[in-house]
Amino acid sequence: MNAQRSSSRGEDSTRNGMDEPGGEYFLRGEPIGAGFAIGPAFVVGEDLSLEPEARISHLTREQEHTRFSEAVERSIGQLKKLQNRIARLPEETQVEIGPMLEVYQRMLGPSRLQNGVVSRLDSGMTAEAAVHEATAELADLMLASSEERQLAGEDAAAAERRAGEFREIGRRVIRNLMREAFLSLSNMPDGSILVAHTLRPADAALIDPARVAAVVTEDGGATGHTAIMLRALGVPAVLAVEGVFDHVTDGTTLVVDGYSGSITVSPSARTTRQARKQVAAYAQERQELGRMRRLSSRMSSGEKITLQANLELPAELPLIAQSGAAGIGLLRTEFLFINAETLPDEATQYDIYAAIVSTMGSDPTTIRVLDWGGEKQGEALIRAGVVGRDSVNPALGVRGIRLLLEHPDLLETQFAAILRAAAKGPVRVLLPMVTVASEIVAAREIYERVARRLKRKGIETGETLPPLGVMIETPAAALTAGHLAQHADFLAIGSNDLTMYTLAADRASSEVLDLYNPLHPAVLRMISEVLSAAFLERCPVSVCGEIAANPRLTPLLIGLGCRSFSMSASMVPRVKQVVRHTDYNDCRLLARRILAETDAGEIGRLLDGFQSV
Ligand SMILES: C=C(OP(=O)(O)O)C(=O)O
Repeated sequence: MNAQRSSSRGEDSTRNGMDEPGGEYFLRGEPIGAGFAIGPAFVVGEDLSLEPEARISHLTREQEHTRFSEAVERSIGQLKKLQNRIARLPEETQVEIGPMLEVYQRMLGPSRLQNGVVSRLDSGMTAEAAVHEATAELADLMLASSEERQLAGEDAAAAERRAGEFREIGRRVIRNLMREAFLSLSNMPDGSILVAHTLRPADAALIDPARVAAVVTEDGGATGHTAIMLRALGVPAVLAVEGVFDHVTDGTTLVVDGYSGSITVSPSARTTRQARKQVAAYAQERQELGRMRRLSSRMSSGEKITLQANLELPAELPLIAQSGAAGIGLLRTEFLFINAETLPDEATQYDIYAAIVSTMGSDPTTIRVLDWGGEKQGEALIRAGVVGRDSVNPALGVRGIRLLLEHPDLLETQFAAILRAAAKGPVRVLLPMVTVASEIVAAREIYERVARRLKRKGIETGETLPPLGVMIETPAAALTAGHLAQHADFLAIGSNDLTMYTLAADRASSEVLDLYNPLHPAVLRMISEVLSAAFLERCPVSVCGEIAANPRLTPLLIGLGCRSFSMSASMVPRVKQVVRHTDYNDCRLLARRILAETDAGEIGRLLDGFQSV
């Protein structure tokens, strides 16, 4: 049923090389995590260089300004056309690509990018050079600030993506300035595998998945926008394939495995037969995912599982609405503070929360109050004197609820904004980094005081006080979850931090990446404790860390007692698919076996061996 395989780049020792004399040839690259395909290669030549030839313009400044404005207009027109095209594609594709196209259009409006270009044009530069420099500068800034803040994992990937967005929009405008055509696939035979040095996101968005069987590129990476687009389109792809042009010419038959990153060049008859079966399984899987949104998230044995979405940026909102998620299980409010010059006031926060809550309609929005500290750093709080610049060990210092209780004015402002937004629809409030019940008691006191104040002033809030819950993300909280549940209205397991604190392995450090493993028996026992304690206390509980988004772990978490998950919106259909094909008793048995294991490797093997019905 599930076409996904566990092998990934690096696990396979047969890197690019010949299998048997005269036989097929293997290449490897970065898999985008989806799809199988077989077909003839369609090789496109060298990528056009978009480096501007001239820096100093021989035109007047006004003429360069006009050229730039026209290129921007053309770019916006193209992006709008793409949006219309995408509106005809399956919903899960729109969900991935739509917000990205909106981001590009916003960048072309009044923005730092536009200011950067305009000031360069004023200094006498050509429009091409001005766009090239301004976008490169913003992309570099993005990466430098990610490095400076020592971002890792998803945060670093987000910074890289954002840098890629700047470069991509720059290339589009430059292409329009130079009047260079975008990649043309009009003479590509249906069912071919596109082999290119590079594929820009703009080109990727033009790919018709009904015609292009797969994509192989020499450049690129699995977290870039091109990869996101191809994944959303359901086009199997392997990127960053070294030496692809040494072995592949037009018409060479290729088997592309977008899960493992392997490419078989000139496959044998046996490999071809196997590949055809995998291609058929993948096509069936895609069809099912497309239908998922409208289907219920009930297990094959009848149990209802709640699947909600995490939200980090308001721009993701359309994605949530289209993913079939039953509300927002975790709204991280750090985005309001991270790049802000000053602390956001109540009105600013209210506007954003109210807009989100209204969009979610009758589905609940779970708003987590500011979880500052650890790897989440930024200038606004430093400038406001809330946090210092240096802390010896920030992950163990004054962060999360500790910081908010030290600065109750911050908490009061945020509570007031949230309570007012609760007039627009169902809301829940989450406290981060709780380790002792007294923190919940203190926060609740402030919460109720703010609610009373708003009421006294006749300010509209929800009819009832929204539930106040706590994140379970430290071993202290996990092991005393039953006690915390007596003070909280619900619990949310933050497995990202819980893994970090349980294993004493920084989630933001690549040096201890091997140790940071949520499948470590200690982490799983913590999670199991929390789920059991919540059950005994009849306290609602969900899992909202990254493990909730991993379909491989869904049966285990259900078996441990989890009935509510919150994850990146794009993963909701895939997790739902697993839920629908899984039997509750099988999950219980799996969880029991796994809890008896002491080795994370063996736990991984048990998960891989789990059979959906
Ligand atoms: C959801 C979590 O919180 P954060 O925002 O720190 O990832 C977690 O720790 O699992």
